[in-house]
Amino acid sequence: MARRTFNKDSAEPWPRCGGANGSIRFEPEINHGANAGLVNALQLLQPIKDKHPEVGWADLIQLASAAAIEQAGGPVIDMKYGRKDATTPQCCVDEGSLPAGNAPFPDADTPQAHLRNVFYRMGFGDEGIVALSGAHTLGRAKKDRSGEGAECTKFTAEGVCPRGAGAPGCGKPGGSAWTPNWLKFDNSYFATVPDEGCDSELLKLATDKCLFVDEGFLPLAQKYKASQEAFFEDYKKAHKMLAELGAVWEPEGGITI
Ligand code: HEM
Repeated sequence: MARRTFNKDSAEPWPRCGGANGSIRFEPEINHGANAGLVNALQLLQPIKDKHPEVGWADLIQLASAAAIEQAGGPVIDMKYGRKDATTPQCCVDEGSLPAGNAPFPDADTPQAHLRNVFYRMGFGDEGIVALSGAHTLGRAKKDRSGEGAECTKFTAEGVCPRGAGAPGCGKPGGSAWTPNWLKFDNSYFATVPDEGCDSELLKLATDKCLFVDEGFLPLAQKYKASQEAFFEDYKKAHKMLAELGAVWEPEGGITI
């Protein structure tokens, strides 16, 4: 039977249940299409892991995610640590249960049905789906990874988008961003996605656009567009939940720092 990412209704024991167990560091999972480019993130984390071998991979990956959001001006997420690490490639899930951004979707005719299939399975509702989608306020899509977007845009050219704390440059240039200021975590994604007049070099996947079409998603997307505070509140909850799916804690209950 195929091993899928976390399923709230599955009785599979850890680590077969999937979730935040660090198995992404192993092949074949790191080479899955939906993980294209994430090897670069692992390479950035490796020296930290080498320096602090007592910190597990699952914790380190989740810590990096929450720290990056905070550094980029986003909310402080109520994290806890002590996740047990998957230890072998046999713990990897099979390819195919992460979301696709554009048709054809493997399991549905519409992007909204696809999003619900993927995220309801993990235990999220519409609120979690729309809030988590807002993470696309950060970052870019790259042609050589997902195949989405353009080689380079005016927002992602060399030196255009300043890093946090005023440091110059955008790291490696290229790709298409969802928002003009794509190193800042704010609610601008919810303004650009529904704006038909926004710059044509900004990216909108079918799964982004459907948030402003589907009648269950629309009120939430409008709420987050109107209030960054409301977005941050719901984002914090959804991110924490995503970061803890399937985790086994050592010590039991985890460690708060
Ligand atoms: C809702 C379903 C989702 C779809 C269809 C989706 C799709 C994508 C795609 C196609 C890319 C471009 C990857 C590349 O070319 O490098 C991407 C990037 C990204 N995604 Fe998602 N994603 C989804 C959910 C999420 C969630 C839940 C988060 C975090 C909470 C997230 C955070 C990001 C970030 C930060 C990037 C930028 C990566 C970079 O700059 O290298 N996405 N996503």
